[in-house]
Amino acid sequence: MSNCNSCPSSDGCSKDKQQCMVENNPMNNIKNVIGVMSGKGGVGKSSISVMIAKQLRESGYKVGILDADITGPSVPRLLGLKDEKARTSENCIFPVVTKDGIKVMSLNFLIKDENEPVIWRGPVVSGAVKQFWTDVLWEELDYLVIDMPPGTGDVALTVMQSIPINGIVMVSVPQDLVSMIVSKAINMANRMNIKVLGIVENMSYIICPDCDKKITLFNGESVDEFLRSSNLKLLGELPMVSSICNLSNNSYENQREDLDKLFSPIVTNILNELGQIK
Ligand SMILES: Nc1ncnc2c1ncn2[C@@H]1O[C@H](COP(=O)(O)OP(=O)(O)OP(=O)(O)O)[C@@H](O)[C@H]1O
Repeated sequence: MSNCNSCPSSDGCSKDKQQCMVENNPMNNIKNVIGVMSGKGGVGKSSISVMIAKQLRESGYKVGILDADITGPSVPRLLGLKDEKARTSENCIFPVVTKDGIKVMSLNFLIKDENEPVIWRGPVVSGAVKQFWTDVLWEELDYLVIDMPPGTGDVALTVMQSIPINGIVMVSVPQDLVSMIVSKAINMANRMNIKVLGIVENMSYIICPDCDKKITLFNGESVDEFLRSSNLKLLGELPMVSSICNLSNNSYENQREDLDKLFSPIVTNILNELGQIK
């Protein structure tokens, strides 16, 4: 159970030691945990988790991705690992490693057929997420990126209670920013004493292929107002583009330059908010 010495959030943590439900694995040394969360599904959380991990890896960090979206895991496909299986031993589960050295754990690596639905009740799903933290041999990582389940349900709560997250990146589409969907997720993180590093506004605009004009589809004023009133930073805005849409077709290498341009400022902002760029 809780061991402050090996907890990446121990610096500045205000949790009561006795009530802290974080479990740690002494075999792992994970320095920073970044949760990627959204108020609802389908807004680009997994794509953005994968791109944050890729950018961090390109900067030379040791990186892992924990796919906590147990019932709808899309990380393996996005990383071109859909046919991979994880090895296990008596004491631990070995993550699958990408060609560029990112350690990945997803339920799809442990089931026979990725097309079979995971028909599990909440506590079993939550148990699987906890195991991905305690039983997977991550060893030493600078950053573990967690692709959280969408919304504010049972499993999101388990992730927040049992994994020492340093900060959360909130992903949203512009319309949701002015509804209560994102506020609910932000309030949940606040109640759990986890810092929201900021918001990535995905599918924020499109670029005209003829004149390169940026076309926003949603009235931006209300988004600005939301950010002001919730005192949150905009980590970046992402357009609706084919380079992100085609990530799962193994097209990362061909579109690397475009993707780097979009995601590198976002990752710099995340590191800034984590206090890791002075
Ligand atoms: N900026 C973008 N431009 C174009 N397509 C995008 C963009 N962001 C995400 N998509 C596409 O939208 C779909 C949903 O993205 P993704 O799986 O990353 O979302 P998610 O929030 O993780 O969904 P879920 O909650 O179902 O896991 C995918 O087909 C993805 O390729």
